[in-house]
Amino acid sequence: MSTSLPALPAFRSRVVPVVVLQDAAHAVPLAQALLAGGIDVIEITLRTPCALEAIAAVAREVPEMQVGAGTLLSADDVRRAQDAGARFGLSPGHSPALLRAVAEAGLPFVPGVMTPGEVMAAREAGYRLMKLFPATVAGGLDMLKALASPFGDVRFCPTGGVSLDNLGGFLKQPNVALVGGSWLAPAAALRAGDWNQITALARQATELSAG
Ligand SMILES: O=C(O)C(=O)C[C@H](O)[C@H](O)COP(=O)(O)O
Repeated sequence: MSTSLPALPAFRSRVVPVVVLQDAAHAVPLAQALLAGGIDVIEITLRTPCALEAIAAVAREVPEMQVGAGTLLSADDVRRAQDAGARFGLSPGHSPALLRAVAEAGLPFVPGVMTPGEVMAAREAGYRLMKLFPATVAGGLDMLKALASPFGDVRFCPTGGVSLDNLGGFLKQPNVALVGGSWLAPAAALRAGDWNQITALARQATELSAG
């Protein structure tokens, strides 16, 4: 198992909104608001009871949005996310059981890492794109630069502590493919149904990542 893992779906955005939804009815307007701001990928975390329903709604009703399931912690999570229609999965970490489940499911996947040993284990399983989590706690840009030397063929999606203030620096780092963050879908905006605010945040991130 090395380069035969299924590829992530194609998307344009280099910024992946990490969202925690309390109401499945928010999923479709949120996905549309992000798309209107130029973001065509979303990570819906399996941290709330409505997450699977939310993933299914986006997969069904907003096909141009590449919907991923986040916070996959167990084999069961992998199966349920895939059944709901997730096109890929992400996790804050990885374990042998999780990697086995993902391989069996044939689900494109981004494992989480925080140490060189974890990078090596994910690399041995064939992965070349990994979520660095929690990115700023792990050392941020300094950690990414340090990891670049021994792991020249690995690209990262730093997540955890990424914001508009440090986004540009992360995206300029050569071994950073994508960044993830929750700032694009604030809980208060979701509660209030303020989709315009979410489009504005998405547009701001899209512009920053282009420049
Ligand atoms: O749940 C997961 O799968 C995770 O990897 C954790 C999230 O990505 C971070 O909690 C987002 O961090 P902030 O952008 O700093 O809020």
